[in-house]
Amino acid sequence: MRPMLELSGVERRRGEGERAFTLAVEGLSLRKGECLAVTGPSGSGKSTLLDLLGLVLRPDRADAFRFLDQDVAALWRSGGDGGLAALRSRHLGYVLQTGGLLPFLNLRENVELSRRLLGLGPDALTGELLARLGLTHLKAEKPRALSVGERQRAAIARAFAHRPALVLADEPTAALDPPQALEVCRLMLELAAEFGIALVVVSHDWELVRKLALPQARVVPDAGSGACRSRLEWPADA
Ligand SMILES: Nc1ncnc2c1ncn2[C@@H]1O[C@H](COP(=O)(O)OP(=O)(O)OP(=O)(O)O)[C@@H](O)[C@H]1O
Repeated sequence: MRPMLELSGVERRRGEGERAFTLAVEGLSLRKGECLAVTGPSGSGKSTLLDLLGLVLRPDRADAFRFLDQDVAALWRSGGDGGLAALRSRHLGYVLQTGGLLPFLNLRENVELSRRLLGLGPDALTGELLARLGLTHLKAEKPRALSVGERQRAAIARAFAHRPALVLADEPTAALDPPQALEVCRLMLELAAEFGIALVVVSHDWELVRKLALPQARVVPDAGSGACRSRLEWPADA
């Protein structure tokens, strides 16, 4: 099976002058339903990597960047933001650190939001996600009436509800205690496997990644270049 996401020779610089920072991704590929944890020290470039994968940050260089048979590098070069926006909204889902639910929508409306924005009709998956994530009894509640863990589970349901090809999760369990973090991550992995959705999870929490036995890549400062350049590394023991 051909990878649905494939990057090689991708670089992106952030900032100027002495503070300039560059992330280099020599190679990264993900197949349908595959999961990857990305770890690395603070400031090493993990969010920069997610922004590149989320098609919101234009690479400065990309020998190849393909997502779902679309040539993302060419779309960026041609300024084809329409194509990129369509890929983003239809085929990507996001789980943010703090849930990011809209306070004026109830939980079910929040979960259905991406589907509604895409003009997609109701899908039995919404109810199933709510049930699997233990949220059915809370579906009429506004986010302020939910615990942090419940909000985070709702954010996961929202990211999966429109059946994207790839979910990007940036420290999705940072606000949770360790047992909750483990449970929420396990649920996310189960859903990804069941629905064939690929998942990239950025986490500071090496212990969590180890417990979940997730394939792992690390963003590490490049030894030869001080702290101003990082690269994505594939540890042999991961
Ligand atoms: N918009 C920006 N403009 C300039 N420099 C930036 C910008 N965003 C990030 N950087 C710099 O890029 C580097 C990588 O930042 P990034 O946020 O990707 O790291 P991170 O690994 O996600 O960090 P953390 O774990 O602390 O969230 C840092 O040196 C940061 O200061």
